[in-house]
Amino acid sequence: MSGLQSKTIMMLGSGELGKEVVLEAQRLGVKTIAVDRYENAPAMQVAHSSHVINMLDGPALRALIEQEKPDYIIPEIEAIATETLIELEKEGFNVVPTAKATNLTMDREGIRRLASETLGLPTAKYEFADTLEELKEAVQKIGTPCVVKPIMSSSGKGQSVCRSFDEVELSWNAAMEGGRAKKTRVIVEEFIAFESEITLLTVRSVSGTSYCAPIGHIQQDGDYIESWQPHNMTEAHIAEAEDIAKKITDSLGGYGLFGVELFITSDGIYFSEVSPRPHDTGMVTMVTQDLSEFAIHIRAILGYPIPAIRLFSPGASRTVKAWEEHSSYTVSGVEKALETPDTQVRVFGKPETKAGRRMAVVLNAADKVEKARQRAEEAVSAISVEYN
Ligand SMILES: Nc1ncnc2c1ncn2[C@@H]1O[C@H](COP(=O)(O)OP(=O)(O)OP(=O)(O)O)[C@@H](O)[C@H]1O
Ligand SMILES: NCC(=O)N[C@@H]1O[C@H](COP(=O)([O-])[O-])[C@@H](O)[C@H]1O
Ligand SMILES: [Mg+2]
Repeated sequence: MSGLQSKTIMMLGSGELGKEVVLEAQRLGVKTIAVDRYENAPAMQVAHSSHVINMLDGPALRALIEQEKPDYIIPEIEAIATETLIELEKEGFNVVPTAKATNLTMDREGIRRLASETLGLPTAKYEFADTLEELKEAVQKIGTPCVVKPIMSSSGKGQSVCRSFDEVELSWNAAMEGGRAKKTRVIVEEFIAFESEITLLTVRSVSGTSYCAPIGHIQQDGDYIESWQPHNMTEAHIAEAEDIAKKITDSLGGYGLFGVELFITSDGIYFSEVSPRPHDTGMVTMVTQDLSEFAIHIRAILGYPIPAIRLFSPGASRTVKAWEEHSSYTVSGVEKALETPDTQVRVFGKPETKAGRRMAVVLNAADKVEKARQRAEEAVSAISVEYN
């Protein structure tokens, strides 16, 4: 392709986050290949080429990577045959940020044991269980309320709060139905009654480690519905958060942007989890920063300098979700939403709706976070998903 550099990236996962990574890569002249488990995924609609494969199928993943020989393999979701990525990295392929990072964060056990047992970071108490009987024992140990999650899932799928011993079976069933890969193992976590929760976007690049201003967010059923930046924090809490983020990202290694999820409580900051890739709550950076989290990720991966990250304006994001399963739908009300000043909308273009699936995001920038949150709420209320 003319005008392009010789570099090629392959996105493993092509959702809304990957779509923005692809666009940022193309701005720097990089050739892009989008891969996912279904056709017409958001990033496929903007990439130079695309493939549909089961990314949990190691041999299929290897065959595709050997065929395309990308310079950078960029996992965008967790559910990938990461053992195959480890082998491919040994053979000389570049996995972003590292194959180890994608392997450890693929299931909650790997990253939780690394954070708590190896690095000594503060986390909620936890246990693992493979059967309903084991789950009952684990809930006895942790106490209620507690949070039960499939070890492999994201965006809150299969997650539930178990409020009493009577609810253990309900939580088990929810985890079995919601897990992404066909594994039955679950994690049980002590319920942390946090004051607030944040994502600290942390960048490892040729320029060293740097941090974006903290992003506050609200989750419903384990999935984010609202985020804002900057989140109001004391200097001491920011230092504590950056210290945790430095330790976990140094341990995972490589170049790229990470989303470090932290709970802020009256007795300090707890590590929750980390995405070795852009974070959904970080979509707000598309209106708040000079470089969005997606632009930063690509720059870091390519080995380009990131001498500074500027927060241009406070801002907020609100998600638009579907509540029914349909193959034909429209996101309506965009025109009305844009009447709210300083609003932007991103419609992802997912080919089908599902209950709880995120279809679009509304962004607002304002001189104060509170105003941005209020205006994002006003704008998002104009938007709805309509089924045709
Ligand atoms: N131990 C806990 N105590 C209290 N709340 C929790 C706990 N674990 C998770 N949550 C709540 O559920 C949300 C989702 O949990 P978590 O981040 O572990 O799930 P996830 O499915 O990996 O989400 P994502 O992929 O969107 O980051 C958290 O952001 C938090 O609001
Ligand atoms: N919390 C992780 C996250 O937000 N990931 C984003 O959601 C997509 C999957 O969406 P889908 O389930 O609607 O296909 C992923 O591809 C990624 O962009
Ligand atoms: Mg999370």
